[in-house]
Formats: sequence, C-alpha cells, structure tokens
Amino acid sequence: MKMRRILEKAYHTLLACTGISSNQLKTDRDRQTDILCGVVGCDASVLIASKPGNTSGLAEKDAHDNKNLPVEAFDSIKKAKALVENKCPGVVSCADILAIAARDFVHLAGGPYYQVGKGRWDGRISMASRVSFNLPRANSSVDELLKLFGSKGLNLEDLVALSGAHTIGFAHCEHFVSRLYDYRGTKKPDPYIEPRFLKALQMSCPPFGGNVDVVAPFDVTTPFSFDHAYYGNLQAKMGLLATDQALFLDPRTRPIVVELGKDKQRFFQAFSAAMEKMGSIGVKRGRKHGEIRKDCSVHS
Ligand code: HEM
Ligand SMILES: [Ca+2]
Repeated sequence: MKMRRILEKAYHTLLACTGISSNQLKTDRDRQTDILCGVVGCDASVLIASKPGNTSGLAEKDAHDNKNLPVEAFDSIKKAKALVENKCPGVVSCADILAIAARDFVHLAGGPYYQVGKGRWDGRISMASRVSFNLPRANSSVDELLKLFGSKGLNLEDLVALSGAHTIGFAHCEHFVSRLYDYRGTKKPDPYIEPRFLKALQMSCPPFGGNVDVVAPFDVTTPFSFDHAYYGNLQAKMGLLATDQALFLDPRTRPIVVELGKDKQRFFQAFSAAMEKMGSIGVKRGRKHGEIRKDCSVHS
C-alpha cells in the first residue's frame, strides 16, 4: 500500500547523509514507536533474526509478544537500508532507519512531521527472553504502565500522548476478548464499553473458537488517519484495550485525555515531544556498545 512512498521518503531523508559527517550525526538526539524501543532501547535489536539451531535462545522478533509484527515492516526497513548502503556504506544504522521510518509512517498517515535526531548505533544483543517484562500488556493497570514508562524516563503526559499512536492500527481479539465476556472474572462484559460498540466487537470476536487472525480497529472513527479522534473515543467508552480505556478512567490521566482530545495541534505537539524522548531511550553510541550493521537482521 503506502509502503513504497514510506520507503521513498525514508530514502530521501537519508540521502542527506552524503552531505553530513557521521560525527555531526552523532551530536543529534531523537524519537520513534512502541515495539521499536520497548526492550533495550532504540537499537534495532528487534530486527535481528534468530539463528537456526541457536542454543543461546531466540532473538527479540521471535518472542511471543512480537509474533504479529508484520513481515512487510521488516521488508521495508531492509529495502531502505539497501538503498542507503548503496550511497553511503557503513554510515547509517538500522536503528536510525527505524526511527525515521516510524516518523515517516506517522506523517504519511496525517500525523506530525518532527525532526529525528540521528547517530544511534545498532545493539549487539537481541534476546526474546527480555521482551515480555519490557512491553506493556493490554490489561496492565495505569499504575503498571506508569511504572514501566517511568523506568524509561517517560512521564504521565508521555504515556497518554504515546498511547495516542492507537489512533491508527488494529489489535487481535486475544488482547481485548476478556473485556467483552468476562471482565475481571465477573462473567459480564466490562461496564466501560459503549453498548453498541460492545455488540460490534462481540460479533467480530466470539468468546471461544474464533478465528485468531481477526482484528478490530483501535480507533473506530478514523482507523487510518493519525488524528486526535482516539481521545474522543475514550471519553465515549470506545477504547479498545483495557489500557486505552483506563487512561480516561484514571483521575491522573483523565485531564490529559480531555485536553489532547480537544485540540489536534496540542496532541501533535505532545506526541512529537514524547517520541523524541522515547527515541533516545537506551541509545547506543560507539563501537564498545554498538555496531553499524550492513544487514539489519544480522549482527556485524
Ligand atoms: C501504553 C501501553 C501500550 C499497550 C498496552 C499497547 C498494546 C498494543 C497491542 C496489544 C497491540 C495489538 C497487537 C496485535 O494484536 O497485533 C498494539 C498495536 C499497536 N500499537 Fe500499541 N501499546 C501501547 C503503547 C503504544 C505506543 C507507545 C505506541 C507508539 C508510539 C503504540 C503503537 C501501536 C501501533 C501503531 C499499533 C498497531 C499495529 C498494527 O495495526 O499492526 N502502542 N499495541
Ligand atoms: Ca484516527
């Protein structure tokens, strides 16, 4: 679909590297999306492929929580990397390409275009066993989310603004089906789901034996457009995951949901700022801690 345009854009941005020394690049700072930075930071460790027959365990991308990362995403990063290697070999890390691709994707979907600082190096370690405790879960409490985000230097407003990424995209039934039929062991649906929305979700996701490939949009109003409609939905009890809806139910995050729901520019500004912070989590610099991979799926 839009992958080609994303690639072209990533490529044109990166072409600038021919005119910039790697030293200059290294002084910049940065940003990006969810899965990309969750585990050990923005070091492209998620792109590493597991080695067949490897005794030391699977790579991050093969962790259960990452099983739905789309093949197309890995392919487009691979293509962007090939184009860039062609022009300036050994200069641009996979981690930077990932950060830029994330920004371009957001922008192509109608979201903000923010500057992405460069100079990340790629990580030397990628382990599936590190994934689960570093990623938020669809049924985490706001306390747990704040703790996890806080441990990465992200605050209350960052949590709410970054969750706004769920203004686009889809989730598989497994992540919210318990809300539809058995909310916290009550054998009843979650009371904080708008009744018509609940019916529609129940039609897509039966309690047992449903098709595991079925997905529902995070933002029922504008699933393909990067806008602030997500926050309006939360106020109308139309959040998809328990974690989405919880942002409106918790008195600490509710005022931020209301504020960002009122004003798209305010959301874009908060999102860009939070992406900048997230994009600099656990960034590796230099040969001691990092590498510049030639092939993003293989350690160099
Ligand atoms: C706050 C805690 C968060 C939780 C609990 C969470 C959870 C999830 C879950 C369960 C899915 C669906 C996966 C699937 O079924 O395939 C998902 C998808 C997604 N998440 Fe998050 N997420 C969180 C934060 C974020 C952040 C911070 C971002 C980016 C800044 C983000 C961006 C996305 C996007 C774009 C998708 C859609 C992917 C697609 O359509 O294929 N999420 N998230
Ligand atoms: Ca939307």
